[in-house]
Amino acid sequence: MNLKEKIRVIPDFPEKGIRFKDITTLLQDAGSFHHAIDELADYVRGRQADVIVGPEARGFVIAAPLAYALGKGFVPVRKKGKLPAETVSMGYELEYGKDILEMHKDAIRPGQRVVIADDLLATGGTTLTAIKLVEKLGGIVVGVAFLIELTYLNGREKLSGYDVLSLVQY
Ligand SMILES: O=P(O)(O)OC[C@H]1O[C@H](OP(=O)(O)OP(=O)(O)O)[C@H](O)[C@@H]1O
Ligand SMILES: Nc1ncnc2[nH]cnc12
Repeated sequence: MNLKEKIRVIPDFPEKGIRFKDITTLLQDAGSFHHAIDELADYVRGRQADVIVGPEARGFVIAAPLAYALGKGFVPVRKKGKLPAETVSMGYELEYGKDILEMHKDAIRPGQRVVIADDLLATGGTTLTAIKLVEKLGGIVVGVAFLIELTYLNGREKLSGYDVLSLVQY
């Protein structure tokens, strides 16, 4: 199945010069969505993860069904001010703009094996921040899984030392 042909590329969104990879066209196609989650699930099984962590918002669309398919728990990473209980937080930069990410302090138990899943790897800023938050809580990041990787932004270099999988590359 060709997942790439289901992803729509929108030029100059959200700002000039960015070629935005729109996954809504893939998600609305039941077979492609199912196939993508199944492929990612095969990878995560091999990493023997206890829990799947996903960053807001598009990461939820990948990480939550992945966790469900594997019978594992799902833990959200959210932008500042959205999580109600006590959090750990960290600032980061991405392809366009910057923000602060947070996780609940009690979301990960020390020693738990964690896979971080997201729709897209660009600069790697989001994922590296999520990794640092998980590690702050004592989790062990055993893998990171993406639907899409923008290889021209070298995010994989930022994640050196971690096991990285992507299903579609640009
Ligand atoms: O590798 P990076 O340079 O960090 O970029 C990748 C991140 O950017 C996008 O999320 P975004 O922050 O745009 O938020 P959204 O999912 O809420 O649209 C995407 O879903 C990744 O999480
Ligand atoms: N080019 C891009 N397309 C879609 N999501 C992104 N997040 C960061 N860069 C992106």
